Order: sequence, then C-alpha cells, then structure tokens
Amino acid sequence: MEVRARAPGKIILAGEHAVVHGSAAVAASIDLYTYVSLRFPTPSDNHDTLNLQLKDIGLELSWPVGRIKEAFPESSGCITSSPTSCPPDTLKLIATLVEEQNIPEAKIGLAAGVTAFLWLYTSVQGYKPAKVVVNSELPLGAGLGSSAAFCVSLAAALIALSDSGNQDFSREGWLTFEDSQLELVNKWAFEGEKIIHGKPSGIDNTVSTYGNMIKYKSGGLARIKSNMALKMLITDTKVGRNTKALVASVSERAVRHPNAMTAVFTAVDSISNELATIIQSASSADLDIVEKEEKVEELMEMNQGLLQCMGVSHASIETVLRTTLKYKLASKLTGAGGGGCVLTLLPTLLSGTVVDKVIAELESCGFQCKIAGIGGNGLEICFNISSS
Ligand SMILES: Nc1ncnc2c1ncn2[C@@H]1O[C@H](COP(=O)(O)OP(=O)(O)OP(=O)(O)O)[C@@H](O)[C@H]1O
Ligand SMILES: C[C@@](O)(CCO)CC(=O)[O-]
Ligand SMILES: [Mg+2]
Repeated sequence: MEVRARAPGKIILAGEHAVVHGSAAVAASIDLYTYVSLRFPTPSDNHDTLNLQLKDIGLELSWPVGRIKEAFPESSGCITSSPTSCPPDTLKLIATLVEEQNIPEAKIGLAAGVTAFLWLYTSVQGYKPAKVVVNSELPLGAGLGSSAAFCVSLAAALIALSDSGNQDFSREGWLTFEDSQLELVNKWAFEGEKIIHGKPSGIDNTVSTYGNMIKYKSGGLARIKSNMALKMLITDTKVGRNTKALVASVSERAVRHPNAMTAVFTAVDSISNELATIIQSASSADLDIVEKEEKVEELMEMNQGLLQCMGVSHASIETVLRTTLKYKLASKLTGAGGGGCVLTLLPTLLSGTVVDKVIAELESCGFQCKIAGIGGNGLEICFNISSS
C-alpha cells in the first residue's frame, strides 16, 4: 500500500510579514505542487529503517528505527489527533539524529526540513519502518511556500495511513480529505512550519491545505471568491534566502521601532482588506475591470514600499521592479523577500508582445519567469493498492 499526497505552493498578494504581527494578508494557491509518497514495507521485506528520499536535492537519508527509538524513546505515534509543538529538548535530540546523517555543508539549510520530517513522522507513525519520497515542482526557499507544501503533503500522507485515517483505499485518482481531516493536516503542518520558520503566521500551510484564495488574520481564515481573472508573472530572482532569518529580522526591527512598525503593520492591514474587497467585487464592463486592475496595481506598489520599510527587499528585487516599471507594470515581492520571487500583475488588456518583451528583459538579467495558474485545488491524496 502506497499513499501519495500533493500540496500546492502559494503566492501572497498582500500582507507577508505583517501577518506575523497580526495584520490581514491575502494569498492564493498556485498550480505547482510538492508530492510526498509514503510506503510501509511488508513483513517479508524485512526492513527496519526509516528511509527519506529528497529528490529535489538528491539526498537520501536513512535511520534504523531502533536508533530513533533510542534517541527519543517517548514518541508513541498515537497523538495523531492532537497536534503538539516539538518540545525544545526533543528538538535537540532530533538534531543529533539529523547531524549523524552528515548532510553536505552546501545543503545544510535543509536540516530544518529534515527535523520537521522526523517530528511529524514519529508523532503520527511512531517507530514504524517506511520509505518516504519527496519531490517538488516548486523552487525551494524562493517565497512560493515550498516549506508549507512540504509539511502539508507530508502530514497528509502520514495521517492517511494512520490508524485514525479512516480512508477508503479502494477509491481511485486524486481525492480530497474531509473537512475535519483537512483541519488536522493543517494543524500538523503548522507544527512542521514552526520548526522551519521559527514563528510562522500559518498563512502558507492554510492556503496550501485549502487551496483557492484566502484572507488570513491571526489564525482566522476567510475564503475569497475572486471576481477577477488575476494573471501574475512570477519572477524568480534566484537569490537564495531563508524565511526564518527574514521573519526574525522584521521582529527585531519591530522591537527597535515599535511605534513606527505598528503603523507600518496597520497600513498593510488596510491594504490587504482593500485588496480582498476589490478582488471579490463584481465587475460588469471592461472599464470596470481596468479600474479594478489599476487599484490592485497601486496597492501592490504600496505594499512593496512598506516591505522595503520592513527591510526585506533586496537589490535583485529592486532590479525586477525597475525593469517591469519600464513597461508600466506594477510588482511586489512575494513570500519572505530578501531575494526569491517577485509578482507582476499582467493586466487583461496587455498585449502578448509586451509580455514577451518584459520576460525576455528579465531573463537577460539571469532571472527565471513563469506564469502560474492561481487559485486551484489545495491538498489531495491518491492510493495505490497494487504496491502493497
Ligand atoms: N521538496 C523539499 N524537499 C526537502 N526539503 C524541503 C522541500 N521543500 C521545502 N523544504 C524545506 O523548506 C526549506 C525552505 O523553506 P523556506 O520557508 O525558507 O522557503 P519557502 O517556503 O520556499 O518560501 P516562503 O516561506 O517565503 O514562502 C528548505 O530549506 C527545506 O528545509
Ligand atoms: C514572511 C511570511 O509572512 C510569509 C512567508 O511566505 C511568514 C509567515 O507568515 O509565516
Ligand atoms: Mg516557507
């Protein structure tokens, strides 16, 4: 028996970072997925290892289950239904298990993801031997929510094959979870995100779990029904960054300048709320659509200015902004910033020739552009009985 889970990445249209400090943010899923496959060996396989293959980085890690039990004997694998944070002592014990794998220095940023894997795996499945394979269509660490898609798809695969999973394995194709299970997956994924991000708001795992478009504020989620065909160009600056460090740097700035930063976060809150209202409002004529797009562009520019105030822009992001502005197009960073990806709104009436030109100019700077589908399905799972 094998289960596969897939969870989408995301773009944040407004409100990143400020959402960590209580402001509203607007996010949408994109049609790029992370896939996790989970398979338990049959008794005749005689395997007693937990094997993790991270295909995107060409890394295969393996732990004898006895070694995991010895390192942290308290995990029972029966707490599936009550997601809990990894206690600091356990985090240290897991860190030794990760260190023993001698992950190459160049890939050390991945250690947090592996730690999150071990916490989620042992919490839901205990010390069962298994083979877990991860691969993704998302760039890792580029602002498109790869960490959340990783945690959501992993939590879903683990829960689907847990004793309380209640799944009908004979159903075929990609399936959705029931609401109660989606909620459970989302909570476990949030615990994984805490290990990777330090202090996540929960927006990334929530939009990856539920898909579509959401407005999110301090744990509260409102689904948005878009009345606009938003077309976004996503430019990956290819400058690597780390969400945990960027989130921490904004918090430090907020401690140094509490009044100014509170004003910045309040302004972002208003931008996100206005953006959500515009996206949801009905439009009748072409003119109306143009007006709405112009407002969205202006709000994106204002949000970008405030992200600069927070200190999370980057020279590469500024290059994208300058380049797209030459074509009168508005852009903002998406996700944690510091490099990573930038969004540019492509208005409905923009000619294909202009789109081609702007992409060519951005790519001549060494950036990579794509137009992703926005607002599709969230988490889905698929069973493969024949591989038992
Ligand atoms: N497919 C994957 N395989 C292994 N590890 C992954 C994978 N996807 C994400 N990760 C883990 O997530 C980390 C990247 O998360 P990070 O939060 O820094 O960036 P992001 O989620 O892509 O961007 P953002 O949080 O700004 O949306 C990686 O270093 C790794 O630990
Ligand atoms: C930077 C941030 O706001 C979004 C990262 O995609 C962090 C978070 O909300 O967890
Ligand atoms: Mg992340």
